[in-house]
Amino acid sequence: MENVLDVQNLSIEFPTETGVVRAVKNVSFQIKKGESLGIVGESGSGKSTVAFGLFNSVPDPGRISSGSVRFLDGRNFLKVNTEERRRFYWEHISMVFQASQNTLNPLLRIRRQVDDIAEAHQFNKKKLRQKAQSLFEMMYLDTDRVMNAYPHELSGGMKQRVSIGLALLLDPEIVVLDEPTTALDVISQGSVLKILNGIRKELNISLLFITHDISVISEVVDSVMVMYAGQVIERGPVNQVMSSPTHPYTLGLIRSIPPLVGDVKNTKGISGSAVQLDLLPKGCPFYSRCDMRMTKCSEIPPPWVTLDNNVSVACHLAKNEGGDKNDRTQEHFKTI
Ligand SMILES: Nc1ncnc2c1ncn2[C@@H]1O[C@H](COP(=O)(O)OP(=O)(O)OP(=O)(O)O)[C@@H](O)[C@H]1O
Repeated sequence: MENVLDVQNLSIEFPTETGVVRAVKNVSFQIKKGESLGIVGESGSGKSTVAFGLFNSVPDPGRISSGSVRFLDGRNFLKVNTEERRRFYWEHISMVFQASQNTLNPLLRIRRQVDDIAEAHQFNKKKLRQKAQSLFEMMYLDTDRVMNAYPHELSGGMKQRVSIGLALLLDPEIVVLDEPTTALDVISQGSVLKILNGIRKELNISLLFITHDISVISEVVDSVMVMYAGQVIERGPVNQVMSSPTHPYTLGLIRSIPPLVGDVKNTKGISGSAVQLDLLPKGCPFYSRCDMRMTKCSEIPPPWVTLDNNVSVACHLAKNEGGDKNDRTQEHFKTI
């Protein structure tokens, strides 16, 4: 199956007063038609910066220092001109933001916002309104009410569903969702996840789902990429990564999921806080917080190792794995 998106060695940096911060380092991934990939990591791990990189819209003073972002036709999106990029956006790739409800224009009824998209991309307004209505129906929205509403007349969950509907309006091959459920209550979160699964099946669309919350990821993605300090440290099929994480950081993220019942003391978390990007050790970026670290981890960058279960991991421990680590994960799962 062909790749809808092919990102190679994407690196993004921010010049600061104290030096250059490398927020994203050599990130590569591919997404196939209908496939859904998750990017997970703590705040500051570089997830949103990757998303900005895909759109070649890294906020100032950031810059893409290397890499390529290719879509279906093989063109490097980082090299196309602004007009081409504007057209590409919505028609081939679109984005839903964490607080995308706030990206709706507060002064315009939803139907006018649909018309604006039609106008900007030279689509037939009537047809696009009909399309919006059918998408809003898929989102379990009262379409007449929503089309005639101003954003402030809708709840946060409804606005998020409208934003997802708008992102799908021009049939893009891929939708990037940056923390699409983070600002929502648990019920709305659940319904957005259910909707995302529905549209994946019905529209066979590819999704890139970015979140800090590893507990929601398995519901929507086929495979997952774990980021720490701007680097990918583990990737693989989501079920494998969730049931037997190999990198101690991934294990820590999973063990941070609070239990549904029982004592929250079972939630172990990860010690320390996200590392300063300009103070990374020569070796593994997670060295200072890792409770399984070895001497060589601070000095030697861990090699990528691909395991039997199709998981790849950048960790010196990957060769030394045994039952012990996985047993501890299973133990944690029994408590949540
Ligand atoms: N405008 C900026 N100036 C300097 N550094 C920046 C800027 N924006 C981002 N960074 C750096 O990039 C790193 C990654 O930020 P990014 O927002 O991509 O992380 P994230 O994983 O998406 O976190 P969050 O979920 O909190 O947005 C930050 O830790 C910071 O060091």
